[in-house]
Parts: sequence; structure tokens; C-alpha cells
Amino acid sequence: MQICFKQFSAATAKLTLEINDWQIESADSWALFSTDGDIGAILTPLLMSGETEQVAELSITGQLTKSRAKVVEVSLNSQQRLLEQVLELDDNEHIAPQDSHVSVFGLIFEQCHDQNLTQRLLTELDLVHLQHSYFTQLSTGESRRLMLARALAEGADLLVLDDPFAGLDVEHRKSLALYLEQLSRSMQLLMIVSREEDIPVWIDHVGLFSHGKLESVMSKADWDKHPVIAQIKAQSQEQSEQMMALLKRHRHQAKFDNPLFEIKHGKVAYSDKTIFTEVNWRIDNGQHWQVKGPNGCGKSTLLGLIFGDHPQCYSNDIHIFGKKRGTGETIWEIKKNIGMVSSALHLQYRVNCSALDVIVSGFHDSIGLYQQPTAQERKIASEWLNILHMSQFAKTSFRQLDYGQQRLLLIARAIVKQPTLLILDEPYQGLDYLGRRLMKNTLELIAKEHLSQLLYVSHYHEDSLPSIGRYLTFVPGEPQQGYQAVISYDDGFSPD
Ligand SMILES: Nc1ncnc2c1ncn2[C@@H]1O[C@H](COP(=O)(O)OP(=O)(O)OP(=O)(O)O)[C@@H](O)[C@H]1O
Repeated sequence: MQICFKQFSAATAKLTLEINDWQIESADSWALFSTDGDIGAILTPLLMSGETEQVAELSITGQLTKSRAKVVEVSLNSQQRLLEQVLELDDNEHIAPQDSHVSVFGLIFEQCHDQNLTQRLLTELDLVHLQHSYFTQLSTGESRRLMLARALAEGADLLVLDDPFAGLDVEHRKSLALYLEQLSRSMQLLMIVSREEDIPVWIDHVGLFSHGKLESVMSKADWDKHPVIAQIKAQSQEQSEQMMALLKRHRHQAKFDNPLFEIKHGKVAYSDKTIFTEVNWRIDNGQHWQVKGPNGCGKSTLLGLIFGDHPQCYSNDIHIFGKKRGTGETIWEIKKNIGMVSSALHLQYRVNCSALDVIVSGFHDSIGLYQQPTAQERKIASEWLNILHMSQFAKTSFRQLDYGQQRLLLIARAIVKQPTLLILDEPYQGLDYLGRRLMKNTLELIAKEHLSQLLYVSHYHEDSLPSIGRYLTFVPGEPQQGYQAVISYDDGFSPD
């Protein structure tokens, strides 16, 4: 697909895309790196729209010409839209969950109506073992692979991949990179990425965007020498220190005796498979942990047992904040002392409250805000918005913000009350480069100063936090036992 932008600008209430002069040749694959701002949220609908069609909610000036072609996207936004559709079907039409159209197989098949192609994509994207699972049961990495399979089943001349590696474990990232390389020989690809290492070597050109403006285009070789990364590192460090100062000004933390959490012989199994067994894990004051393992091994499930929203938390031997689970404590007593960021929570946060109220809701452990906040809570939340450079969105509805802005608010919501346990399950998903650096620096400072105990999940080595030296790693066991948990420590960390 040939695409040409001239003196072009498109704006939503939140972001402007500005491109003076950019020509994409139909044979070329591009990677777009955005230092800040979700350019995919504007660019993707523009590329997908028909020749003369205007994109709703965008005010456009300048010229965009495109040759006729089919454009298909894979993005966190499209994943969110699919989830909404699936949930709406479940809510409104009382369709039994066993109906094939919500199974992994059905969701791919409905795009192509071709059994052979569906089977091939299931194999190529390592989804065969999940073909009968329902979309809402999939782990983060599994859902990402399903979204790509659906896009490929649909067939495209140009495939727009917005953050395609987010949520994938190391092995799946490697195999996806190889897969995309092969795909790029038969299909034009445009990837929007927020991590330097996600730009594949085979990409032809890189476009660098800053604040939604195309700053420069360059070859992959020139990109590797570009100084932009060093500049951003300095900026994010400064913002993180402001956040830390804010946290220290309003310092608060509940104190509990050790252990804060303990699970003995932990097990989660469904009728058709066992996820993990024999998990023995104890978290004490002052400890920060990273939970590791491949997609689908049960990391989010285990964290869900701590947070109290997994149905099997009652069938397990769990002590949390000095009480045994199932002895009369309420879920709210537990949640009061936990801050949580995860893809599942992000998907659940489907309410229309304002950006400011999202942060305030962290004090009340609610999705949305149903209690009158105190003046102090509003003040602290405003200060957070200010540091995040989001004060102008204080009254904007959460759902009108783009995915990355929503994610920043949800991280602030988790941190704001300085919980005893801060659960960060792939917290950076959807964040741009600057947002990720900012939050990573902040989390490291929180860990270092022991404002909270961190429980952290990320598939990227570059996300490691120096203050986390304890690991629970899931490794495959016998099929009937599922994954097994191995506890380990960095050199220099004492196992207490
Ligand atoms: N109700 C259910 N029935 C059957 N399997 C389920 C159900 N709910 C979740 N699963 C499966 O449990 C496994 C563990 O999911 P979980 O989200 O904990 O994985 P994860 O380690 O966090 O993965 P990722 O790295 O992709 O985020 C997945 O294979 C998922 O498909």
C-alpha cells in the first residue's frame, strides 16, 4: 500500500498527529517509535478508513493519499473492543459460554470461514492446546497471540501491529519476531513499538514520533545510533523523583506482622487442566518479589489468589495480613492493603468516571467512585495528575482516554494509598517509552525506600528492578501436576 502524508494534521481532544511529509512505499515495512503519545490510536483508524471516508472524532487538515488496500490492525485497543463484544453477547443474548463463536477456534474461524487456515494459524501461533478455551479465560500472552491469528485469518495487504510483543514471554517474542520476518516477505507491515529492542533487524525504515509529531525518518542503521533514548531517560528520572517526593509527603502504611502472605501446597486446577501444584511461598515485610515463567504458567492466577478475586482462593491454605482466608474476613479488608495493576483489572475498569476520580478510587478500592472523596484525597490525586502531565484531562472520562493514558492512571490509582502489597502484573502494557521509564523509575524508588512490598511480573529483562532480588519462577512439572514454583535469590540477597 502506498501512503503519502503532506502538511497533515489530525487531532482528537487528547492528542494531535502531525506529519509534514512522509511517503510509505508499498514494498516497505516500517517501525514507528513513539517517545510519548499513543500515535496508534489516531494513525491506525486513519489508515483503515476508506478513501474519502472521514474518521469520526478526528479533525483533519492537510493531505493523506493512499492506494486502495485492505488494512487490518492488531492492538490492545482492538483486543479491548473484542472483549466488549464478547461480554455484551454474554450479557444481552444469554448465549451459553460453550457456543463455539467465543472459543479460540471460533474467534479465528469467524474471520475466514476456512477450517484449514484456522488450523494452520492455531499451529503457527501456538494456540492448538487452547482452541476450545474461551476468550475471557486466556492469559495476557495467549490473548495477544489470538488477536494476531484473527488478523491473519482476515487477510490484509497492510498489517498494522501496535505493540505486538507486549505481554509475550521471551520464547514467544523470539518466535513472533521470526514469524513476522517471514510474513514481511509476503505482506506489508507497519509496527508501532515503544521499546528499542522490539524493532526487528529486518525492518526497512524507522519513523520517530514525539508528542504525536513525526520528527524524523531514518534507516534502521541510523536509528541504532540515535540519541533520543538518552534524553528521555533524564526527563523520566526527574518526574519519578517528583512522584517519590509526593509519596513521602503523604506517607502512610499499615503495619502487619510477618508473614504478610503465605500459601502452603498451593494448587489451581480446572476440569480440563492443572495450572500449578505444590506452591509454597511466604512474603515478609521488606521483601520484593518478581514472579516469572512463560505465558499461561499461572502468574496472574497466583497473584489473583493473593488479591482475593480468584474463586479457588478458598480451597487453598492461605494466610494474609495475619488472618487465614475463609475465617470471616471480608474481601474489602484484604483489598484495603493491596494496590493492583493488571491487564484483567484494566479490562474490568469499564466505567465512565473522570481521570481524577480514577486515581481517587484507589483510596476506596473501587472500580469507579461511589463514595464522596475527602478534600485531601482529591488534592493528592490532582498532584498525581500534575506530575503525569495529565491535569488537562482531570474531568475527561476514563474511557475517552487512550489505552496508555488509562494505564498511567491505573498505576497511580494502585500506588496512591501506599498499600502494604503492590501487585504489578505486567504494569507497563500499553505505555509509551517515556511512560514506561517514568513508572519503572518510580517503582524502583518505592521498592528501595520500602514504601510498599512489590510483587512484580514482566517478561522483559530490561524491566528488572535492581531492588527486587527474590524470585518465584514457574517451571513445567509432570502434566498432571502442572507448573511447579522454584524460589531463588540474587547473589547478595539473604533468604532471611
Ligand atoms: N476458567 C478457566 N478454565 C480453564 N483454563 C483457564 C481458566 N482460566 C484461566 N485458565 C488458564 O490458566 C492458565 C494460567 O493463566 P494466567 O493468566 O495465570 O497465566 P500467566 O502466567 O499470567 O500468563 P501470561 O504471561 O500470558 O500473562 C492459562 O493457560 C489460562 O488459559
